[in-house]
Amino acid sequence: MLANHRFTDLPAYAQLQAHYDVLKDRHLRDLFAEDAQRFDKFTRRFEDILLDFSKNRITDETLTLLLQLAEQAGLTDAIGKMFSGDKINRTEDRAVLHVALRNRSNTPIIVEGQDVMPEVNQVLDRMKSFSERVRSGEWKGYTGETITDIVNIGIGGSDLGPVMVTEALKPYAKEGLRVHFVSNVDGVHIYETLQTVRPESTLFLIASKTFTTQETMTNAQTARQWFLEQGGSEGDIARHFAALSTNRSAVEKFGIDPDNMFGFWDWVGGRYSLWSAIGLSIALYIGFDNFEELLAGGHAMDLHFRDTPIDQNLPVMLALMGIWYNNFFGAQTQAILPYDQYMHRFAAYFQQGDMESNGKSVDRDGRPVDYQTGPIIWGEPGTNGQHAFYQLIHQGTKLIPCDFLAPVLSQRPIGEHHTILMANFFAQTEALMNGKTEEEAAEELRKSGKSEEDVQALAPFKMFSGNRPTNSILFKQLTPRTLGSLIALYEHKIFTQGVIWDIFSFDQWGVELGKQLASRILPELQDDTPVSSHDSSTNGLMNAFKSMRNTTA
Ligand SMILES: O=P(O)(O)OC[C@H]1O[C@@H](O)[C@H](O)[C@@H](O)[C@@H]1O
Repeated sequence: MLANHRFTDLPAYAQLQAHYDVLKDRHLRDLFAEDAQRFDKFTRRFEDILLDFSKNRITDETLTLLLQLAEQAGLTDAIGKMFSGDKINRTEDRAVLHVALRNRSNTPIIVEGQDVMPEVNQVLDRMKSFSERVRSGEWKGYTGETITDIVNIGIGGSDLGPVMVTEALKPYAKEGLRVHFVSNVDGVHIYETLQTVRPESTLFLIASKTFTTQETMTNAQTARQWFLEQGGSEGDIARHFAALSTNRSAVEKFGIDPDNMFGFWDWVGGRYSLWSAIGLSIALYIGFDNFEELLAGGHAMDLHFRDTPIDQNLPVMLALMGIWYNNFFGAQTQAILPYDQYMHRFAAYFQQGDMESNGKSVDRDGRPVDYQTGPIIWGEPGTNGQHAFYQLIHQGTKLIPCDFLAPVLSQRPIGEHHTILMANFFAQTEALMNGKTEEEAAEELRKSGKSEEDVQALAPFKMFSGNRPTNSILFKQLTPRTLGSLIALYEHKIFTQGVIWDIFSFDQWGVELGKQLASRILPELQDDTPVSSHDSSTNGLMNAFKSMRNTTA
C-alpha cells in the first residue's frame, strides 16, 4: 500500500508557495540574462531525446523544492510498487502493469504469485504470427483474396492509441494495406468506413477490453450484419473478424472464433493498452518487427524512469513543471504541440491518457481535495496551431504551459519544408519566453515610418508580455522506438503527478454516470410516449426530439 499524504501538507508545498510569491514577478528574460548555464542546467537527455525545460519560470531553488515535493510524496516507493505488480489501482483492486507488456528484458513480474511474462509473450507470439500471415497474403478472405483493409472497431483506449500510433508511424506501413478506425456510435462513422471497403478483403478487429461497451458492440453488430448482407456467410466470419479483449465468454457469444481472440488482462488499463493485443492493428499496419521496436522504446523509457535518480529523470521533470504551473500559478490547461504532422493525434491521445487518469477530485483516502489535480490537455500540430490559437497563448490573459515536440530529421525531407518548420518551432518558444516590450514595439513602428501618434496608439497592441513557459522536446526522428519512448515519457509523467497529488490515476469512475443514464434513456426514446421522468430540461429536450423526428425535414 502507498502511504497516503495530503499534498498541501507536504513540507515542500509551503516552501514552494513562499518561493512562488517571490518568483512570480520575475521574467524569464532576466533569469536567462542572469545565468549563462541555464540551458545546460535545465536540459536532460535520454537516448535520442532532448528535454529542454530551461524556458520555464524556475530557478535552481524551484527545482530543488519540486524534487523535495516528489520525494516527500513517496515517488520512489510508488514507482517500485507499480513495477513490482502491487495492486496500486485500489478502487478496482488491480495491479497496473502496462510496463509488463513492453518488458523486453523479460524479467519476471509477479501478480498474485504468478509471473505474467509467459502469458504476455504468448499473446505477442500469436500477434506476430497472425500479423505476418495477414501481411504476407497467406491469410485469405472468404473468396480467396488477400486482406487489403483492416477496420478496427473500438473506442477510448481501444481506439485512440492505435489511431495515434498508426498515424505517427505511417512511413513504416505496408504498401497496399489500409487501416480504418470506427469508434463513434454515430452511424455515420461506420457508414462512411464501410463505403470504402469490400467484405472479401476486409478484416474487422473488434477491440474492447470489456467487450460490453455500447458503442463498440453496436458498431461490431452493424459490421457483422453488413458482412453477411454483402455476401459473406456465418461460416466466413472466422476469416474476417478477430477480437481483442479480456472477456472470452462475451467474445464467444458474439460469434468470434476463440482462435481469433487476442487476450489481455485486467491489469492493463484501457488508456494504457496500445502495447497489448489492442495494438494488433498497429502490428498489422507497420509489421511486427516495428511493433516490437515500439515496445522496446517504451521499455527503455520504463527502465530510465525506474532506475534514474529523480533529478535526472525526464518523466519526473515534465511532471514537476506541470505541477508548478497547475498548483502554484493556477494554470488550467497544458498544451501539447507536436511539430510533426504524423503526430497529429498525439495531443488527442493524451487527452484521454491524462484527463481520464488525473481528472479526480478525491484523494486516496476518499477525501475531497482542496487543490487542483489534472490539467485540461489540448493541442494541435505546429504550424497549424500558430495560425489558429497561438494568439491567445502569446497575448491572452491565461497562462498556458506548452510542450513543443519536434524531430530533428523529417520522415519526408522535401526541399526546405523541415527547416522552415523548425524555424517556426524555435521562433515560437523564443517569442513566448522573451516577448516584446512596448518600447521595442514602438521602435519597430517608428522604423516602419509610422507617425508618433500612431506609434503611441499601436504599441500596446503590438507588445508581448512574454514570460510564457514552454518545454522543448527535440528527438532525432519519429521512429517506432522513439515514439514508444515518447508515449512512455508522458505515461510516467501522468503517474508521477498522480502520486504527488495523492489521487488514484488508474480508475475512471467519472465515465460511468453518463453511461448509466444513457441506458435508462434509450428505451424511453424507442417510442413516442411523452417523457416526464426527468428534470424539465431533459424532459423538454427529449419530447422536442420525439416530436421533431416525426416531422419531415
Ligand atoms: O475497451 P473497452 O472496454 O470497450 O472500453 C473503452 C473505453 O471505455 C470507456 O468507458 C473508458 O472510460 C475507457 O477507459 C475505455 O478505454
